[in-house]
Amino acid sequence: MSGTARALVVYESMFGNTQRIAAAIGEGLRPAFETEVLAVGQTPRTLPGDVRLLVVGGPTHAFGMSRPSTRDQAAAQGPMVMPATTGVREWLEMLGPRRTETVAATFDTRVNKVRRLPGSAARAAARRLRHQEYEVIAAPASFYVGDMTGPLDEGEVDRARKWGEQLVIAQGSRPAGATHHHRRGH
Ligand SMILES: Cc1cc2nc3c(=O)[nH]c(=O)nc-3n(C[C@H](O)[C@H](O)[C@H](O)COP(=O)(O)O)c2cc1C
Repeated sequence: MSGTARALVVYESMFGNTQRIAAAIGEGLRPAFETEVLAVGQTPRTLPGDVRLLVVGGPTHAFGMSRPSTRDQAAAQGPMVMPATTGVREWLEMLGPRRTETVAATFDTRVNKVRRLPGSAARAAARRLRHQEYEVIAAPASFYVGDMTGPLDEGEVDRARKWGEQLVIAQGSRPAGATHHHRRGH
């Protein structure tokens, strides 16, 4: 049934850690979805209508999604894997209210030493997506790094792939065509 269904993983990453997690989530999705993993700056301006699952993730900066100022602070730390010009916050703003039959899930990376602290970019992104009328089908997921520039904790890449596999199950166990019925005729 989901033979041609598409999934899109959109990620932001300064030092490459979130990029690796995004790639691993993509691997977990690939058996079930035609999957693309794209950096925020490379994403089409509008979401293609046949994207069934949108997965969005970025680094946790100052307890939430990055801002221009926090990305500049990151850039001052060392080489970056993508330009600091845009992030998940700006991308979601550009995306606007849901116009497609797409459900969503969010993830982030955070520092393991402060894992007791509440701030999570994934949680903030999920909240934003719900405001934009997206159904968020899984609890926001955090993956941990040892320090600001990494590395990822042992086992996190594996856990990310498995989280992707779980998203397939979560998406598949929703009532058939559940989102379809709302916005047909569009
Ligand atoms: C300006 C700035 C603020 C940060 N604030 C937080 C924070 O509030 N909580 C946290 O757990 N990690 C924080 N971090 C660490 C980032 O989460 C970490 O750099 C990120 O997970 C690395 O992913 P990346 O390589 O994809 O950029 C911060 C990093 C930067 C650069």
